[in-house]
Amino acid sequence: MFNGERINSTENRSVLHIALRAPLDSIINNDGKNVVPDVWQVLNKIRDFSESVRSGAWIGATGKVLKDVIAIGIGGSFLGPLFVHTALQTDPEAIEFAQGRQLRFLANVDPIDVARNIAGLNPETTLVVVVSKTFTTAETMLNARTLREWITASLGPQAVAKHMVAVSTNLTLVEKFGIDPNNAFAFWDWVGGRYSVCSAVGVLPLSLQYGFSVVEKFLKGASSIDQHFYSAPFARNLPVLLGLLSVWNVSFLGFPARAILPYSQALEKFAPHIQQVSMESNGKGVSIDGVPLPYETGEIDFGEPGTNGQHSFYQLIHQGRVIPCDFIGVVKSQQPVYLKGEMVSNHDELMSNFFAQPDALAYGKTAEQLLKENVPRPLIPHKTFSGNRPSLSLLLPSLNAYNIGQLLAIYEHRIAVEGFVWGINSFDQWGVELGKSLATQVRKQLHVSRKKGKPVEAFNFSTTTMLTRYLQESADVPMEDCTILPKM
Ligand SMILES: O=P(O)(O)OC[C@H]1O[C@H](O)[C@H](O)[C@@H](O)[C@@H]1O
Repeated sequence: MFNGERINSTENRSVLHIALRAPLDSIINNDGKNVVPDVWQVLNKIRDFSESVRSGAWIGATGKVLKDVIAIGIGGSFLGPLFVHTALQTDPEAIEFAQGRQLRFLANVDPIDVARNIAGLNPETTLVVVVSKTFTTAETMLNARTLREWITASLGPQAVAKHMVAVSTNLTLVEKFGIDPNNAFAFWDWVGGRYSVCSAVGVLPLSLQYGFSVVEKFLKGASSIDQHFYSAPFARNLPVLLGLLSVWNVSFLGFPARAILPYSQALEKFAPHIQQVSMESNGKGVSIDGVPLPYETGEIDFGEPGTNGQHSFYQLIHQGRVIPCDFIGVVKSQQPVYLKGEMVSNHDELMSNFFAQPDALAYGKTAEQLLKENVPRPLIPHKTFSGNRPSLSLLLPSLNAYNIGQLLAIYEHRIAVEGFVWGINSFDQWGVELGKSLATQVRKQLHVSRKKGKPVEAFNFSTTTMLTRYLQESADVPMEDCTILPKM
C-alpha cells in the first residue's frame, strides 16, 4: 500500500489515502511520480478558498456572505465528513471557529432530505458543495440538479458560479454540469470513496465550517497513525493488533458481527462511517484472485453511543448472541458538567458504564453467585450471564481534531489489515453494481408507464405486481411538466 503498488487489482489502482495526510516533504509515489505535491496544491487551494468564504471576501450573487454550506454527496462522499463534523461540533476549539456558520449534509435522494436541508436556509447566503468521486452517482447528481434549481429559481442562472462548487476526480463532468472548473477541488482515483475523508471530500466542507487550521490538525492525527502503522513492530502496532483480533473473532471463533460502541455522543456518526469502510471493504465472497473463499470474511458492523445502546440492544449482547464489542472511551470530555452534591461528574457517570460493560461481558455472573444473593431458583437461568464474551477497549486522551484523525486512521488500517489477512481486495466494491443497474431499469419503466401509460414488463412476478400497484395508487399524484420544490 505505502509503495503505491496497484493492490486494488480489479480496478488496477493504487491505494494511497495515506498520501492525503502526508507532510509536504514526504515522498509517496504512484506510477513513479510523487503525489504529495499534488495533494498539497489542492489543500492550499482549499485553505485559500475556505478563508475567502469565511472572511466574506467571496460573496454570493446578491453581495451577501455565504455562512451556510450544504454538502451534497452519498456513501464515501458523505459518511466520513459527517462523522468528523459531528465529532468537532462540540469541540471547544472547533466551536470558536464555527461561530455563525452551519454545515449540513444532503445524501439521500429522498426529496424529504432535500426539504430538511433547505429548511430555514436562504439561497443568498448558502454555498452548495457537490461531492462525488465519479460525478455520476444518480442520487448525488439529482440532488445537485435540485439544489441548482433552488438557487437559480431565486437568484438566476448566473448565481451558480458563486453558490456552487464541486469536489471530484472527474473535472470534465463537473464542468459539463455548469460548475466553473476553477471552483472544483480535485482528488485522484488512487483514493477509494470510503477512504476519502482526508481528501477535498472532507477537507473542503470541514474547512468551510471550522477553518483549515482545525482540519489540518485532523490530517496530522491521521498521519501520525499512518507512520505508526508503517513502522511499529507488529506486537505494538495498533491497527495490526486490532485487525488480527477481528480476524480471530470472525474466522476462528465464528462471530459474524462487531458492535462499535463509543462512550461519547460526539462519536455518534462513527459507527455509520465505519460500517461503510468495513462492510464495503471486506464484504467479499472471493479472494483477490477470484477464487471463492472457504471461510467467511467481513463483519456485520453496527453501533450506537453508550449509554444509549445499553438501553436498547445490549440485552442480546449480554445473554443472546456473542457479538465482539469495541468500547471507545475518552478521558476528558469535550463538554464537562459537574453538579454540586452529585457523587461523580456527568462524564464520570458515563465512564462508569464504559468500564463496567466489558467486565460484565468477560466475567458474567454464575448461578452460584445468584444463589448467594438469594435469587429464587426459577429465575436463576434468566439472570445468569455466561461471560467469556470478547470485547476490546480504546481509551482516547481527549476528543479534538487530532485524536479524531487518529481514531479514523486506526480503523481504516485495521480494516485493511483484516482484508490482507483474509486475502481479499478490500478496495473494490463490485457488489453495489447490480442494484444500481436494476434501479436504472425501474427508472425507465416508471418513466414510460407514467408518460405513455405502458404496462410494467420484464420484471419478475413480485416486482411487477408491486410496481403496478405503486403506479396505480400514485396515479393521482401531480406529475406536471413543471418544477416543484419542497414547501417546508
Ligand atoms: O463519490 P461518488 O462517486 O458519488 O460515490 C458515492 C458512493 O457510490 C457507491 O455507492 C460506492 O459503492 C461508494 O463507495 C461510493 O462512496
